[in-house]
Amino acid sequence: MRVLIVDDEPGIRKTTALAVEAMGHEPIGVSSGLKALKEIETEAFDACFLDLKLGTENGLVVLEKLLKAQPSLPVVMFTAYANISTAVDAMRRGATDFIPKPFTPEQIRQVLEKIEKNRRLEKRVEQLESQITDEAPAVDLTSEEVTVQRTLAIAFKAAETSASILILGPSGTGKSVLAREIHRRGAQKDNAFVTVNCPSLSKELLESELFGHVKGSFTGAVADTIGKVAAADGGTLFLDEIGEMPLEIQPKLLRLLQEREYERVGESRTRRANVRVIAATNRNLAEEVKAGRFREDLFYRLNVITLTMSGLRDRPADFSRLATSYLDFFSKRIGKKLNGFSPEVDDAFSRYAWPGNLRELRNVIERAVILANGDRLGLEDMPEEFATPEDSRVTVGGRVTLEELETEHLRRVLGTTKTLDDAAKILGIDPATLYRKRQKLGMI
Ligand SMILES: Nc1ncnc2c1ncn2[C@@H]1O[C@H](COP(=O)(O)OP(=O)(O)OP(=O)(O)O)[C@@H](O)[C@H]1O
Repeated sequence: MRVLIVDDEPGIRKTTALAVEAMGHEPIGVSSGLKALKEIETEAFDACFLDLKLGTENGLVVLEKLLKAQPSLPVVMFTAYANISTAVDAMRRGATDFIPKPFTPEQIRQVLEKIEKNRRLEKRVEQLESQITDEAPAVDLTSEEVTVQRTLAIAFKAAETSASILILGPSGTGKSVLAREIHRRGAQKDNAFVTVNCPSLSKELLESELFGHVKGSFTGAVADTIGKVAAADGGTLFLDEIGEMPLEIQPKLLRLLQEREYERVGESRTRRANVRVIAATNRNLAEEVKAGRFREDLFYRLNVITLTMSGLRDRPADFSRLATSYLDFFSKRIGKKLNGFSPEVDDAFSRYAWPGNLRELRNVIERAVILANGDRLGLEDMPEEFATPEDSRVTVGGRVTLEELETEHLRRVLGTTKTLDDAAKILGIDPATLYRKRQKLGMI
């Protein structure tokens, strides 16, 4: 690591440089803030030791300038004992650590080791993140559908605030994807995004997963844990499937939202955390409230901004773009040259209900790309539910009821039009009638 040492006392520069060198790093010592800035402008450093009092210069001002030049630079402040409160102030302004003077080479070694360890972890996270982006299709947060456009616009606007957000919608419609994007666009984006999957744990374990516990508070609690609320402090806590959160835990979550306070399981000390909460569910929460399974006060607290994700069938105008983008992604990853879908697949896709929404579309296409032998995806590459035998198809003049015929016609028209308005025009009815028909025929 290249380590910058900024101190006006030659003795301190020398001892620090020796300790840095002994660890196999490269020290560069300078006596003033101005010289430090010159150095950093020419080449980046991996760590910096900076004296809080540099002759007439104020170390805090130098700190600010150094961090402006290289925001990721870990800066350790040297400080006299009497100046500890200023050192704390320095940490608030972005310093990584401080060492009180006089110090030993061992202290320099420990602090550098910590910085090195962090660097390794950051690199690893970067590496994993780039692997994840390589392995998942690109997230597409655009839409040709007015309803979806409206939802996304509200989501992006709300992202800039710290308001709680509730995301509703059927499974696989992209609620978690949207929650992550809201975090990414918010002021807390540099802090953690922490997911808690409410139904995956028992009541006791969920409480400890959220708020942490102290050793011995229940069987199996072998060590203290801080909990996900603390892990998300300053960032976003994403509560997936909140509709399944046990009633007993709900008041504790409400208190966290209202007072920002909570206690670890088995401890009476009150702790504070500042988290932005995004919750998602595929249940009808208002119904859950009516049924007494969800607290009304918590519902209203979470319900400040509600976003409803549309099912894939309600996004006919986006279907082809999404399908093609999945096809491109998986054919590249699997290494096959495939161009498009056969007309039979287009037809089967437009008739299918897609209960698993975007997740199902993605999985169906991934599987088909793996199985494909030809130069495009055919019905033979699709799961059974897409292979409708010829004679059971709903065709004009076939042995089908008027209702079946009407449903089929609506499906096909919706599958080939960009918006519901376009579909209504072709069908010769107004959009409200189209909506009611779809509802009556169980299409939404
Ligand atoms: N905007 C998008 N662009 C591309 N793919 C998407 C998008 N949204 C969702 N997907 C795909 O759908 C999958 C499911 O999304 P996600 O997990 O966010 O859905 P969900 O609504 O949270 O589901 P569940 O209710 O089952 O938890 C994702 O892994 C991704 O492959």
